[in-house]
Amino acid sequence: MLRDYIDIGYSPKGTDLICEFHIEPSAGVNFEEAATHMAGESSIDSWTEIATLSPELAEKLKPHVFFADEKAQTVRVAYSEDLFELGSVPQVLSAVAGNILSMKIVDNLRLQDITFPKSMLSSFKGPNFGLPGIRKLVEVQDRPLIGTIVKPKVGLNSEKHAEVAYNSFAGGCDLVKDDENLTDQKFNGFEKRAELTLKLAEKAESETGEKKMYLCNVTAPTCKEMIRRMNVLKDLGASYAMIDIVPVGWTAIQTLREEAEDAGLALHAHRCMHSAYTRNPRHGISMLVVAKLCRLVGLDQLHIGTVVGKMHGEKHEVLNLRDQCVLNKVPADESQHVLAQDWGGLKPMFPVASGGLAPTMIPDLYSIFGKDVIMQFGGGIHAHPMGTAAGATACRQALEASLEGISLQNYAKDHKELEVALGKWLKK
Ligand SMILES: O=C(O)[C@H](O)COP(=O)(O)O
Ligand SMILES: [Mg+2]
Repeated sequence: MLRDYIDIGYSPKGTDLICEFHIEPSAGVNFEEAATHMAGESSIDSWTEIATLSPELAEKLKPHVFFADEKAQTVRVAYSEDLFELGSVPQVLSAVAGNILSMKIVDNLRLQDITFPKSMLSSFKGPNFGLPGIRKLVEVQDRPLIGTIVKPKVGLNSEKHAEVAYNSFAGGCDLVKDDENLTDQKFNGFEKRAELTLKLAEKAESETGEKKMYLCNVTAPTCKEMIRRMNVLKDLGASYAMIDIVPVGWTAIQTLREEAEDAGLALHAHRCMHSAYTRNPRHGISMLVVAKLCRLVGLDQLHIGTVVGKMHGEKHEVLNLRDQCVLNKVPADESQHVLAQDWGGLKPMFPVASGGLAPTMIPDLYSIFGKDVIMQFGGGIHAHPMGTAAGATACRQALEASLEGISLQNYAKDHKELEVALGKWLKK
């Protein structure tokens, strides 16, 4: 039998890393046994008594299952910080979200949240720009930012891509990003797209008097190539790079965080593929953990869901993610499986709401998120009956109305683009 890691009532040290798990033992396995195996396998032990684990070593490094609620199928484990390599997300995940997710002894196991101790927090840089730095970059302090995604997702050549971006900027978008699956395809190569689009972003800036940011996707087969692409952006005078964080992986993200600082680029994190492990509420890793790791490593803005759009994500879940992005001290919330986290001054990330949004949803988005959110509209801009620029203008008009507390219907009376958007998207 494994050593006994059940240690109810242990009060975690300030230097412990704490995890909360949802755990469902498989048939015939009792709750404490499953918790013990999970705690052992995520730290120092194996499936059976190992002679090479001395009592002294076990005493020094053993995990403590200090909370176990069988009815709630919830356990909390405190791990000595000595079990972890400082500054390494891959190593933390290999420990507390590695083998244990595959063990037969559980039917389901989900890493709900991690609280990082100050000593580990300080081994990560956190966001370089963060929410305040992005606001300074875009020179917008008092409202949500409006962004779009060039559509169709892929297929346009670089000239057409740049033209759609220009029309989005000219119509009122602050940010224009590539779609997650646009990288360096034959029909729209990375270099040419970046060069043409950044040139037209500059043109839109001079015409509108507003800062216009192009978020070019640097996702690539190797870190070396992603770094090269970031340096291409830097040389072209870009302010941002976009990364598909789940497909590229945590080592790549940590590498790019280093490079981005040298290149002076803000990092936009697209979370496509996260649902492969976050969507099942009974198994995998929560999006809360993913968001915390993104802030720890230092991405500047992160997609967190919309509540009202096409992607799944209940309001309380999305707001928990928002809090994790922006608060310095996150309070514990047992009912939501949220552990307390003091971020120790690590800069906040800019939350991004994107996916299935139309201009008509802006009043709801504003009431849900307030001003500290980037609202992104793909189809909601490029499907506007009067065209892309009008779609972007309709979004700015809907935002102006929301900020002034005027109904969209009233504001539309003397704002044509919004009036047409209401005709197309307001639920009858
Ligand atoms: O990358 C994204 O955020 C989505 O592609 C948004 O596109 P949509 O607004 O058309 O859903
Ligand atoms: Mg997309």
